[in-house]
Amino acid sequence: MAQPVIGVIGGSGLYEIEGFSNVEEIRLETPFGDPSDAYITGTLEGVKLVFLPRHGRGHRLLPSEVPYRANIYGMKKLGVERIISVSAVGSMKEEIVPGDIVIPDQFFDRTQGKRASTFFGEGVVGHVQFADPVCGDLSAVLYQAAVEVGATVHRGGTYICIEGPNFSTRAESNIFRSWGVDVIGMTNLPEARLAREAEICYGTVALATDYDCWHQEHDDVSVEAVIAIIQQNVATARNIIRKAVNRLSGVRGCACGEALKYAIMTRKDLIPQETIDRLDLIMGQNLR
Ligand SMILES: CSC[C@H]1O[C@H](OP(=O)(O)O)[C@H](O)[C@@H]1O
Ligand SMILES: Nc1ncnc2[nH]cnc12
Repeated sequence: MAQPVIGVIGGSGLYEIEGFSNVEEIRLETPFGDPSDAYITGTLEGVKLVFLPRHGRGHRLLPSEVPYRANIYGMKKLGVERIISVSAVGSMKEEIVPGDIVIPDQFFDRTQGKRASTFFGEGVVGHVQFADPVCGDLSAVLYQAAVEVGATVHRGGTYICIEGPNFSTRAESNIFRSWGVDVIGMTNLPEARLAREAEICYGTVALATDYDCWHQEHDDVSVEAVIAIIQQNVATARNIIRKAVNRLSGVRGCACGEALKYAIMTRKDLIPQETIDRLDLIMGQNLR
């Protein structure tokens, strides 16, 4: 059986992975447009890895402009079964200190509907389960890897995903806190949705960079502060990936690979051929 491939989507401050061997750059076209950048493939610790910088090299794409569908489609095309997202987030809780790592297990959607976040539509209706939006097995491995590299890491937590690109107002920040969320970011929710539809495991390594703008004893979030914390901690994120990949090379025992089994509602003979052709790679066997 072919060796499973691990995908890494690098967020703000993580535009490349070091220590890869057999490096290749692969530029893909997809039915959903061009991905954020070329995929970098290689091996790390003997495991096949595919890396993609979410905002493109040089950070050119807004959170709302990231071509999420193309990015996930490309990962699927390259054989990826598990995606590790690395992301900068604001902390919404006192005890999550900038520099800490959080492995979120829930998302809350505050985007404004500007992002294409499903592969369904155009003649095929499907509804995947999303009560647990990240892969529990993958997240457990990421948590353990973070512990082992000596990071201060929080297991579980709710990531509220805002549209951006502006950071939140103080009123928003305080209201989000009253809802009990743990961290705030602008990117992970569409990725998690699309990964589920593509039957790919998804887990996040969230690096807390700031206290957003709710904390009276800390400065309000700024890009300058976010970048400074990321630069201090990017090595930790890379070490977590290095530790985790070793344990992710086996066959999956989770249900992520069967997310579409009972998800599709549309009568098969009514699904347009064009739609089947576009989605063949993602869910072909579920459409015929
Ligand atoms: C540079 S601060 C705001 C920016 O950082 C996060 O991006 P990512 O999730 O790709 O690390 C956040 O979601 C915003 O896009
Ligand atoms: N405070 C914040 N709000 C949204 N996205 C972020 N990324 C890092 N810090 C953030």
